[in-house]
Amino acid sequence: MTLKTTGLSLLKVIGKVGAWAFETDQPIDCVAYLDWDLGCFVLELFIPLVSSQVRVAIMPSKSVPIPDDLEFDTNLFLLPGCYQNDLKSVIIPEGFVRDRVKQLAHEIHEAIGDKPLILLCVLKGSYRFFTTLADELSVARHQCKSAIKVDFIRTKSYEDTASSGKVQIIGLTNQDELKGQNVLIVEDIVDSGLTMSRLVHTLQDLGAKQVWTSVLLSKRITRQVEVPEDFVAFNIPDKFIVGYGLDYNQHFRDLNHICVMSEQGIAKYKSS
Ligand SMILES: O=P(O)(O)OC[C@H]1O[C@H](OP(=O)(O)OP(=O)(O)O)[C@H](O)[C@@H]1O
Ligand code: HPA
Repeated sequence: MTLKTTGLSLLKVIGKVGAWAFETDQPIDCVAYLDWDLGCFVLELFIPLVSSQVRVAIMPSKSVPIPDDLEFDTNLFLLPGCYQNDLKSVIIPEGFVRDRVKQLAHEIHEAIGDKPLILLCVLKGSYRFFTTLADELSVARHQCKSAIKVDFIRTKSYEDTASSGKVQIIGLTNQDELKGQNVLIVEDIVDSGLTMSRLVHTLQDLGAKQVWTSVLLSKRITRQVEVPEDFVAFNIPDKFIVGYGLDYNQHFRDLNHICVMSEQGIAKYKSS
């Protein structure tokens, strides 16, 4: 179990459940309880000086770790001819992704339950993760009385392999539809954390009732900004990866497996 912040980033979680702790330079009062709706323990912290409330939900974190040195030879896979020599290795084969996303859908359903839910797809990178997760979640929720709804938002911040540091929100289909709703953000990757942070704050500003985050890939690096990662499929090494929707300058999204590029691929598609 790990501690996750689900509220404002006014505190820094530095420990794990069993020996957990948190840091703040403010005097605080706190209360802990079991939230049956959320399906987890919640720690509420009251910070009088800034008159804010921070909620820390203790969620089961079952993400699958991909070891630093796990790389499969590309010759073991059927890869599109157009990418020949542009890829160095496969780090997560498509079958493994699908299997894990199926499990993740059950983990989400166990935690969130039957309540009305909007799945928010973060385009473009999440389009494949989103369709797989939405399908699996519909199966997991087959006895629910409330149907899943879907919505879409587009963000952009990367050129080549680096974030510009400025997250543009390019499109949100219907802002009013999210007001007062339970929203599950469906994001392909958390790297610096800047995009997820912008999304969570945008949804809070739009008046969403409850916001959870589901993430296909959580990169093992120090975040530029701490973000809630409630449901994570894989925890991956610090490598720039492509495939299963993820791109390098708009290339490789159609690749089925999650891969690392070769030097040739990086040079070939580098922005001028
Ligand atoms: O944690 P961060 O460092 O912010 O990185 C994560 C974001 O970067 C990518 O988006 P990108 O801006 O490349 O747009 P895309 O989804 O269209 O590929 C990815 O799809 C995430 O949304
Ligand atoms: O490793 C990555 N690959 C593709 N897109 C990304 N956006 C953030 N990190 C990555």
